[in-house]
Order: sequence, then structure tokens, then C-alpha cells
Amino acid sequence: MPKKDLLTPFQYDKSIFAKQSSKTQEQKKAKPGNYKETLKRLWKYLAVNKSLLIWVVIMVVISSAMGLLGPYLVGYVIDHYIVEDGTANFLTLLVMLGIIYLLFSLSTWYQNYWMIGIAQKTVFTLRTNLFAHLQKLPIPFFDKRQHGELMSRVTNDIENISSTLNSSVIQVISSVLTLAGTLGVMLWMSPLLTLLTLTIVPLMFFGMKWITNRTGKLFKEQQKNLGELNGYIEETISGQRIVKAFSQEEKVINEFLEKGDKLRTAGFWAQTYSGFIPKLMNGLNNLSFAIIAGVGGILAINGWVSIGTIVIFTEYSRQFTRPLNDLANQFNTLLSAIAGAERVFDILDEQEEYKNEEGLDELSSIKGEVIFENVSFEYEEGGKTLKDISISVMPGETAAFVGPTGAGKTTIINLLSRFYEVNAGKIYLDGTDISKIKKESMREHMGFVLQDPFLFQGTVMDNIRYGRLDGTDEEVVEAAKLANAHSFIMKLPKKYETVLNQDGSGISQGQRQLLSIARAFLANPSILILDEATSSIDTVTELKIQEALQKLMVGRTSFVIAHRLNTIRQADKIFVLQDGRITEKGTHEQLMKKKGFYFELNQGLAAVGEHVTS
Ligand SMILES: Nc1ncnc2c1ncn2[C@@H]1O[C@H](COP(=O)(O)OP(=O)(O)OP(=O)(O)O)[C@@H](O)[C@H]1O
Repeated sequence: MPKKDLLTPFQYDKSIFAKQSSKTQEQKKAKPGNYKETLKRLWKYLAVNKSLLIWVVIMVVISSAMGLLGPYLVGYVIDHYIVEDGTANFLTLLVMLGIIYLLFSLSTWYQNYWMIGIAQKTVFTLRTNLFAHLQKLPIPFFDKRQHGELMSRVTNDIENISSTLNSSVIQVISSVLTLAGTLGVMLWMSPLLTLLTLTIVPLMFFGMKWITNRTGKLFKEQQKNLGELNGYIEETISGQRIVKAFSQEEKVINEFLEKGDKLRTAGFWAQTYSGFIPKLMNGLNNLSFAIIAGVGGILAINGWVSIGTIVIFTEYSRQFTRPLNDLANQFNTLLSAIAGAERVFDILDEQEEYKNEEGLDELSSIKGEVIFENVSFEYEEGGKTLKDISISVMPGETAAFVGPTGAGKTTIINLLSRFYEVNAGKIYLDGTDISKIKKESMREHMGFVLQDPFLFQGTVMDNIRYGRLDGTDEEVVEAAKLANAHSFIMKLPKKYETVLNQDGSGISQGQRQLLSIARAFLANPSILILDEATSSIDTVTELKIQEALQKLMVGRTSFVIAHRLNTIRQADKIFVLQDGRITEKGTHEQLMKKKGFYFELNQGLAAVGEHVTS
């Protein structure tokens, strides 16, 4: 008996992940509709529990054998005791019948218990691999996809596989065994009656083929529509503020209805067609029953077969069509799970961001000199977002980027952080081409303070510690003090232990920015990337933010997408970007003297308020 306890808590096993993911990378990609390949890959996950699977098969063999023996013994009792008034030990036979049904029940129970364990473990590994793999995918992957749709793959598609594994594997093995066993015994008992039973098989085959041809496509459609619907739900929940602010509730509901209707239609047809299967099987089952009862009756009257044989055959004819019926039903579930598995493997096949980095440089420390040399970049072919950018920023300098919306300021940051790769030209960090440096090692020296600081569900302490996970409580408090965040944190209900929501509700926009600055202080990066928030914040908090940022920038190379005159004036170098090109560069004084775009921007917007850029 297997000793492994299936109920012990699971742990994320990196070694399984490494093994599985490297294998999947090597394998031929499972193309949509490539069922064989997808099943093979799914089997690799299942096969980790091979020994337990063998036990499941043993139990299925026992239960199938007992299922066959039961009716045979009943027929035997009829022929030898009821019809012939026989002499054998009637009680012994009854005890045997009892044992058969007990064994049947026990083996059925164990096969389910173990199979559910295997299924849960398999799905756990698959889900963990998928999630871990998602963490390693590059930013462009996420930029191109709807987040809710991705979530649907981690949740719904995996769940689909789970429920199929829970029941289908046993069903399929048991059905095949029962089918083969029943056929063998039937042939042995009466080839003629067996032939009669088999007359329905071609009808079943063609009926099934007709139905599954339609359901396969429909199930895939259903999964796709469900993914899209989930994507829409996720989007509208995160965008509720905008939905309400623009009174778009009705529009959102209508769009939801439209998507829901697509899902409903696909679901309706998939279920309707697959619902035909049991009906068809039932009809054919009854037909076979009638044929055996009718023809068998005539044969029995003429003394060619015994009454017991007819009884056994009517039961076996049911046992013969039932596994066919089950197989047909499982086929549908299997198709739906394969559709889910294909979507999961699609993601597992995506190239990890840090793959192929062997042999690249690792940086233990950096000075922070950054040079862009004739860099050009396009997000999509023909889109030329940045054109021939050349800039140099010395260690400790602050470079500010200004320009109209869509000019390419964020893209410069995206390239420096290597969220995207340059199409032409080079970026050097301390004289080394950054494409020759391991991305992770480079990012460890970079700190980000972004416009919309993302907070995670967790305490203030944990949210600041996100900057450096091994930071002590004292270091976190110190960072918060440097970021001018300490005083407001101390006024929160549980101070540093106050739990924040994912969307940061409960604290103000400005306070969120202060927390984000504290994070950067804790991370203590050599290169600081700062995307100034454009939202207006009360004057006191604004001053706190400005002061904290000025402190943070000291001694670090800072790249600032600047929106405030104050930040720009103090920058060592200002780069004016227009339509993907640097059109002006210099200090504030130099650019003002030049009386170009920067001068106009300053004149016009300074009169309106603080913000310089759009
Ligand atoms: N992920 C993306 N895929 C395709 N195009 C993109 C992507 N991100 C930005 N772009 C396009 O690239 C151009 C430059 O965008 P970028 O975000 O760098 O501008 P920006 O100067 O930072 O603008 P803003 O001040 O409004 O933030 C824009 O035309 C934008 O539409």
C-alpha cells in the first residue's frame, strides 16, 4: 500500500518547477488542437506520482473484475438453484457474493481517494509552475494582454483540469477494463448473444463522432469567452472610480451583457450537444436490452441458452454500454480540460525574461554613469517611438526629461530598466553595454518611485520593506523618517502595523507617494528612476514629497520624468523630448537663454501653475 500521505501540506517545490519548466521549453509547443501533444505534457505532470497511479490502476482492476463477477454469480445462482433446484452450497455462494460486493466497494473507495490526491497534487504543481512562470515573464508580455484573461488561465483553466483529473482518469481506465472484460466473458458465454449486443456499436460510434466534432470547438470557444469575460470583470472592478466618475455604469453593464451573451451561447451549444450523448447512449442501451431480451427469449424457449445466461447477458449488455457511455461523457470533459491545458501550456511556453543570461556580467556595485548612444526604439514595427537618442549622465547627476505627452519619456526609462530592449544603438552603464549585464543584477541597483505607487495588501511595515526584503524594522522606520512618512504613519490606527488595502484606500495619494519614497530609501539604489506624480496634492504633503525626493536624489544618478518646475530647475541636465527625439538639452539657465520649446513651455505653464509638462 502506498505510504505517502496525500494530505500533508504542499510546498512550492522549486526543483519540480525547474524540472518541469525546462522540459516544457524543450518540448514541441502544443499548438491549438494538438491534443496528443497536450495530453503528453499533462501526463508528464501526472507521472510524477507513478507508483500511486499504479495502485489506482490495481484498484480499478479489482473493482472492474468484481463488477463482472457479480452478475455472473447471480446468473449461476438462478440456473443452479432456482431453475434446476441444485445441490451446491447455496450459503457459500451468497457469502462469495457478499465478498465480491465488499471488495468492489473498498476498491472503488480507494481508487477515488488516491486519484483525488494525485489530481490535487498535479494541479497544485501545474498552478504553481504557471504562477512562478508568470513572475518571470517580461513586461511586454503583460503589456500586450488583458490581466483578467491571464487570471482566468491560472484559476478557471486550472480548475477545469483539476475536476477532469479527479474523475476522468479513473473513469477512462475503469471503462476500458470493464469493456474489455465484459466483452471477453460475453464471447466466452455466448458468441451469438455477444454479436447481438455488438450491433449497436457502429451506431454509437457514428453518433458520438457527430456530436464530439461539434463539442470540441464549442468547449474551446466557451473557455476563451470565459477568459474574456473575466478580463472585463477585472478591468471594470479596478476602474470603478472612472466608471462612476463618468457615469458609465450602463455602458459597462451593456458590454458585460454582450460578452456574457457570447459565453452563454457557446455554453448553451456545448452543453446541448454534449447533453445528447447520454440520451443517445441510453436509447442504444435500451435497444440492445430489447434485442437480447427478445432474441435471447426465443433462444431460451428453444433450449439453446439457459435463463441464467439471458439474465447475465442483459446485465452485461448494460455493463457493456455503460463504459461506452462513460467514455463518451469523459471525452467531453477531457476536451474541455485539454482546451484549458492548452491555454496553460501556451503561457508556460513563453520565454522567461532571465533565460539565456548565462555568462553575462553581474554587478556587485555601480558608480552610476549612464550613456545612451544613438538609441532608437519602436514598440511595434514601423512605430519609431524613439529616434537616435544620445545622452550621457554622470554618477550622482540628475537628468530631467520634459516634453509633451507621448514624446517618449517613459520609454527612455523602460529601456534603461530593460523592460524593453533597444532596436538600435547602445546603452552603457559604467562603460558596460547593458545588454551584457544580467537584468536582475542591474535592477538590484535601481530604485523606482513611480506616479502610481502600488501598495500590496499588507502592513505599512511590509509595504516599505518591499524595497529591500531583508531590511530590519529599525531600517524601515529610518527610511520612513527620511521619506517624511514617519509622522503620518504614527497617526495611523496601528502605526506601522496598520494593514493597507491593495488599492491603498485608507491613506491619501500623497501619503502613498511618501511610502513609495520610503521604499526607495530602504532599497538605497545607485540609480533612481522617478516618475513625478502629476496629481495635485495638498501643499503641505507636496512640500514633504519634494523635500524627501531632493534628499533621495543626493548621491544617486537620477532619471526624472519631471512635471514640476522645482525639480527641473535643480536638475544637472534637462532633456527636451518631442516626437521621440531630443530637441534641446542643457541646464535650466542654458535652455531659458535659448528661448526654444523649453522656454515657451516654461513661460506658458509657469503662468498657469507649477506643472511644466502635460
Ligand atoms: N506598451 C506600448 N505598446 C505600444 N506603444 C506604446 C506602449 N507604451 C507607449 N507606447 C507609445 O509610445 C509613445 C511614447 O510613449 P511614452 O509613454 O514613452 O510617452 P511619454 O512621453 O512618457 O508620455 P506621458 O507624458 O503621457 O506619460 C506613445 O505614442 C505611446 O502611445
